[in-house]
Amino acid sequence: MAGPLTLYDKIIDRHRIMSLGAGVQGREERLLLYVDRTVLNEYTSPQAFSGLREAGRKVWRPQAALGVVDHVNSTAANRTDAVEDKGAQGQIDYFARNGRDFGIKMFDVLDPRQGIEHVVLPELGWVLPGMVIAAGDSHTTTYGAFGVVGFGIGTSDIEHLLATQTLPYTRLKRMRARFEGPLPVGVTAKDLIMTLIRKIGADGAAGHALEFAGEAIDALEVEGRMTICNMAVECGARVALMAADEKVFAYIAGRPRSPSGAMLAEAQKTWADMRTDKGAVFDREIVIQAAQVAPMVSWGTSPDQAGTIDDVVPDPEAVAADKRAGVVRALEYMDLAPGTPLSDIRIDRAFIGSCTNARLSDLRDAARVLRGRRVAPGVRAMISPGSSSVRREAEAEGLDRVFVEAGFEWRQSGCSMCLAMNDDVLAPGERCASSTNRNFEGRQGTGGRTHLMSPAMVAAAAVTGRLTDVRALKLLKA
Ligand SMILES: CC(C)[C@H](C(=O)O)[C@@H](O)C(=O)O
Ligand code: SF4
Repeated sequence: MAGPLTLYDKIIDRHRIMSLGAGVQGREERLLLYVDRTVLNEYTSPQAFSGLREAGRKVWRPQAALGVVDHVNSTAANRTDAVEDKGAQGQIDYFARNGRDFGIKMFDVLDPRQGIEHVVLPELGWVLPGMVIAAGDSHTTTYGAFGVVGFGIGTSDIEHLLATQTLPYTRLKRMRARFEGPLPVGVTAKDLIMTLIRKIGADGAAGHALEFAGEAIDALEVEGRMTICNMAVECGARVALMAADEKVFAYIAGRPRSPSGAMLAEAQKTWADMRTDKGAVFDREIVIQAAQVAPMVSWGTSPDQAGTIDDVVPDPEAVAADKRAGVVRALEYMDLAPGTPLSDIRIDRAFIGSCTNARLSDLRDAARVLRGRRVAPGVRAMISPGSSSVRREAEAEGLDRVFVEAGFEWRQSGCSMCLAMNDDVLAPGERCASSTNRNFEGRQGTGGRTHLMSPAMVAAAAVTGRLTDVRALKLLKA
């Protein structure tokens, strides 16, 4: 394609094998796409493998796939004693068998590299700028932080991908969100993305590849950028992207699976072009002033039903007519009265975990708030590091002691209470401050009530027993 290009189009063009149908402006809408890598989990891959077995097919490029157990496993503190329920054990066993039969490396729960797939891949150095990574999980968008087109696919597409290393693909529209100006003190990547989601709505980026840019994004470390790309799927984006810069190159260097030596130098030359050209045109642009972003919490059952911590629960009568019924229903489920200050909402549980916010920097943020404090009476707090390696690194710097002394349960790694698919669940009616990305009805357990926020905000809520502005704890610089 001629003329200035968006990062998205550059990557898609480089992975285009052939057209599957012409579209507008000389661009094909449908094409056959080469996929560089995939990650498999025990929950969404079984039918794909069964399909391959039935058709007598092999995996075309087994070395381009990695598998990791994350969704259904227990996070019991002592891993070797963990007893999985029968269903979960069956999924874990079938997963291991598929790895053996099809020649794909799978990390089981006892593997030191185990963790949530979207935490594990980057820390292995397996996510490299300019790649296309498709996988059976919607939060595959996380890899956008590396200048990677990452997207979630369904079971039949996983099967197609494993058999051919390609996917039939529909080119997306392009959207850019710019966060202008520096990030205010006490505001995190989670607050930036929650602000955008509230502004454009849970389907605001539907059909688009969403690129993030601006001073506040450039200033973030790679882990914070992953938080944003991870959660971009909650405003409907199919792909999230950021330019690959020096921070990304430094993050990748020296990791177990990343290129090194001359190969790394050669790769970096290509990676330097993994950014949108000046003058490239987006179908839609949104600008947010970072100075106006404050710590966010969700009050409803959709990620866009959220406000800043100094807001109040909205009055359904005061919201747009097309949103009213949704707000009424959400407030009923969440058992919240209009006009209640969000900072008056009391919690029963606090959870730090998930592929959104359980990396080392997230744990450090939370520990900074918890150091020398105790979880409020009546609150049960737990933390599940994003990967076994994050858990070890945190232990090496004594963060586990900070959490345990504050009254948190220090769990093993997995999706844990991000979704109710293992033994970490809310009881009906329990209210949880959570560092996760989804607050749908029943997401953390039937009848459970989720309030999304950053890990530091979860820590603040845990010690006061109610949703709390972390900036008021005056501990941010400690
Ligand atoms: C289980 C899986 C299909 C799902 C996803 O695709 O995102 C899960 O990881 C989630 O976060 O809801
Ligand atoms: S941690 Fe949560 S969001 Fe991430 S893959 Fe697991 S269930 Fe999905």
